[in-house]
Amino acid sequence: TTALCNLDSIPLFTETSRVCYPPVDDTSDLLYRHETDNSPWTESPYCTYSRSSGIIEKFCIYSSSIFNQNAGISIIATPEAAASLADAVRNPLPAWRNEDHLARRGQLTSEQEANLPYKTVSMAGKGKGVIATRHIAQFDPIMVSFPAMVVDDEFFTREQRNQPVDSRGLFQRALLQLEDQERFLSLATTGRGHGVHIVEDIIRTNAFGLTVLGREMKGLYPEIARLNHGCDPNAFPQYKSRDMSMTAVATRDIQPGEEITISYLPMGLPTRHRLRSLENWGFNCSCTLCSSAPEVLEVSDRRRDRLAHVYRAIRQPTITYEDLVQLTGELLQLVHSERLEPRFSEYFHLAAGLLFQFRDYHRALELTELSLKYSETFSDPEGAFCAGLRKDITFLKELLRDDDLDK
Ligand SMILES: C[S@@+](CC[C@H](N)C(=O)[O-])C[C@H]1O[C@@H](n2cnc3c(N)ncnc32)[C@H](O)[C@@H]1O
Repeated sequence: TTALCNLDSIPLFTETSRVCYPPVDDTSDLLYRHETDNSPWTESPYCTYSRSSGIIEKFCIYSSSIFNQNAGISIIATPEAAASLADAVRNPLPAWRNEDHLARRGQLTSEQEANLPYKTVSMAGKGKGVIATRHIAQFDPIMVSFPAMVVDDEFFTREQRNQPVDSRGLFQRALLQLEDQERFLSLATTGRGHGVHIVEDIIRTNAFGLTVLGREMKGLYPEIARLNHGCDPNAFPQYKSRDMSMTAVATRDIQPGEEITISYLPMGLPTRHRLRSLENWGFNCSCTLCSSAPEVLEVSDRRRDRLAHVYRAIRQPTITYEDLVQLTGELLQLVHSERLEPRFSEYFHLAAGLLFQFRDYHRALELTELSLKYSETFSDPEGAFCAGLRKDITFLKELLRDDDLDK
């Protein structure tokens, strides 16, 4: 019994190799399960109910102790969301560079260890951090990490929650069911006061937001979590739904000894917004950009404000073709000067769609191809967005060919 795939991403050529799992919970009849055990979970799901916006929903803890070379994983999610992650839990792709936690356990040869392009070190005023040990080229993957925990946002402390669920109990159980607890517990905390469970503190300080079956979740990737924040970062985290991996990809060339950083905030915010948003992590921003000379900051802020303006302007329904071409050129330049391709390349596709409406298929194709280049490097290459871009490219190429034949 293979269930219909119910995944966020659109599997392309790889579709046939995917097995999809039906949702299981604490009451599932074994007969209806995919297999006669809880596979890929190594513990029986432990379930609870939560009332959110008047709807009562079931959430369970799903754990696999063998995931990621026995580092383990615990997931707190609805049975449907967990089922959509099950294939990734069963078959993570070869962790060709996921060697950091193995190094810590003495499972790497010294040659393998010497081959890592980075090392984790103590850094003044920042706790730990990661520095490059050799030259890393732009667009190269730096490190790959698999999650130790994935938790539905429903379980985090919120003000004004009428009926709090027993998040603490669930967090505790999720932790205890984790094979390598030290990998999790050694991470940075922010100390959020009484009542906040250590698991919640660690997740809030270190995790990434993920969307699984339309639900907002947090994914904790212990190796990537050692990367400190930079406002002009040299790396970007790329999530792949196929195996739930997070890869830090170099956004530019990185020199040996340079710290590897990612942005904790959406890239492209001007200084005033950055400083406010960073308060959540409880540190003063001392990154290269924030500590630049006022003139440098001003130029960067002006470009970022202008980028927001251009983005709004190209979406005005009354825009003329000439203005659209001019503003699209400016958009590309601004994104490039501020090195914001990882986040803003999807806007290239937006501009492409508008140019398409003016029947400028050549420019539309150019921009869609550019958008795909960056999206494949920095977002999920098997995700719905990249799949849509590829379809658009094929379509535009056919249109242009037909146009040529007509001439
Ligand atoms: C995801 S962790 C990064 C790794 C962390 N430094 C560690 O020792 O594990 C986030 C925490 O690191 C520290 N941090 C990250 N970026 C920083 C920065 N640019 N300056 C100072 N502290 C920073 C803050 O304490 C923050 O709460």
